[in-house]
Amino acid sequence: MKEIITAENVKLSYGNYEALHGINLSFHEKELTALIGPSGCGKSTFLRCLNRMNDDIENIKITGKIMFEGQDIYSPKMDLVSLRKEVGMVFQQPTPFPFSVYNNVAYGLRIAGIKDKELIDQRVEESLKEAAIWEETKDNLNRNAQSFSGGQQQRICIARALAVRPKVVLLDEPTSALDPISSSEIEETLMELKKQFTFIMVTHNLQQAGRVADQTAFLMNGNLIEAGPTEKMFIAPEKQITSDYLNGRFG
Ligand SMILES: Nc1ncnc2c1ncn2[C@@H]1O[C@H](COP(=O)(O)OP(=O)(O)OP(=O)(O)O)[C@@H](O)[C@H]1O
Repeated sequence: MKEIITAENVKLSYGNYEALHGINLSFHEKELTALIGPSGCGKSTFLRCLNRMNDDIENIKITGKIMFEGQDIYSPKMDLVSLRKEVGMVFQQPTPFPFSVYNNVAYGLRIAGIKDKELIDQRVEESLKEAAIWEETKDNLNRNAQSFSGGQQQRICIARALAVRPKVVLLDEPTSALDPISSSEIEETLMELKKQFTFIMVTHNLQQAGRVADQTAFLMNGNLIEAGPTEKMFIAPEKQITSDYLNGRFG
């Protein structure tokens, strides 16, 4: 399986506090990787390094290398707009903009300079279909996206992320604010979408990681403890501490 993103010895400090102590981890194309671990272990910090979402935080220091398709994303030559087009992101709280469903999904396309109305129409429809929210929105494309239910809003956000045809989508606990039915709908959608896109997802929900992730990476106290095929890790983890975490011996 081809590696699409590789992190090499990634360390990150917030001021004097080192939150990541040297992470080495690769992500494979068209797989879903789950990042798991106790609260505060650095999952979101690490996820946000992968498309430089941490850049604007004051007093942050990042060392090591993150290669995306062979390019060092922290190189001064890297164009952030194009990086974030290729490596998109969906957050924990559904965050549609306060305008119509159509304009939400078209947003990134317009930023990318696409003006062709027909192409935008087509991409909006395709993306809403891929995110399994077309049926519920097709007659309401002008309705304010924020007036939909939480689960629907999250799927609109997924459609918005997919519209620019990213290669990788980062998901930061995308279902933790949703009810169980909406969560399982999003899981099903991700299972379908990973045939086309690469996903990296932070989740607190170990069952969810077990259901949807091809690869799972377990972090603790800013270190990567182990990573590998999900099934193997859940059945026969290499380290005792991973087994203790997966068995709920600590949280
Ligand atoms: N902007 C920030 N400034 C200073 N410290 C931060 C900042 N963001 C996170 N941290 C600290 O870095 C560590 C890792 O936080 P992070 O949010 O990455 O963990 P996490 O594993 O995603 O946690 P959770 O599962 O609770 O969301 C924590 O100790 C946190 O307090």
